[in-house]
Amino acid sequence: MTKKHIALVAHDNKKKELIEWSKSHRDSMLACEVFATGTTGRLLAEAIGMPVHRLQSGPLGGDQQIGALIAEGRIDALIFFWDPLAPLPHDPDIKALLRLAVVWNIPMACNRATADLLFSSPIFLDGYTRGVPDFTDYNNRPL
Ligand SMILES: O=C(CO)COP(=O)(O)O
Repeated sequence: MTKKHIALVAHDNKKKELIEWSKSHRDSMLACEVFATGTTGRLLAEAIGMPVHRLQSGPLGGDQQIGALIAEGRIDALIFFWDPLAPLPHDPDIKALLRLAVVWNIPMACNRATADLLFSSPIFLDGYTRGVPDFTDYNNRPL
């Protein structure tokens, strides 16, 4: 079975929580190909001792890079612990990433409870393969 490609992102106030979550799912994480924004990726790699594809830091374009990977059909799930209590300078990028995860119908967990559900779901672990929605009609709509 091909490895799941998962993207992980956490805002600063949520990094500790994401790292703790990752450690508690270390075995499942090791079975995945992991992508992450810059600082999240560094902390993850240190905490669980596994290779991480590190993109730019979020405010420098990392959210957009993950969004691009989603649009290319290269990400199976997004775990994004975003901070609901702090304004951030790159809010448009954050919204864009959340939006693309919905457009491309990939599982997205924005808190620990949902991330736990995702990683314990047989649908995700065994049966789910990332879908590439057919956007032919959209791309060819008459103008
Ligand atoms: O800001 C982020 C996502 O919006 C996360 O970026 P870092 O992982 O580099 O802190």
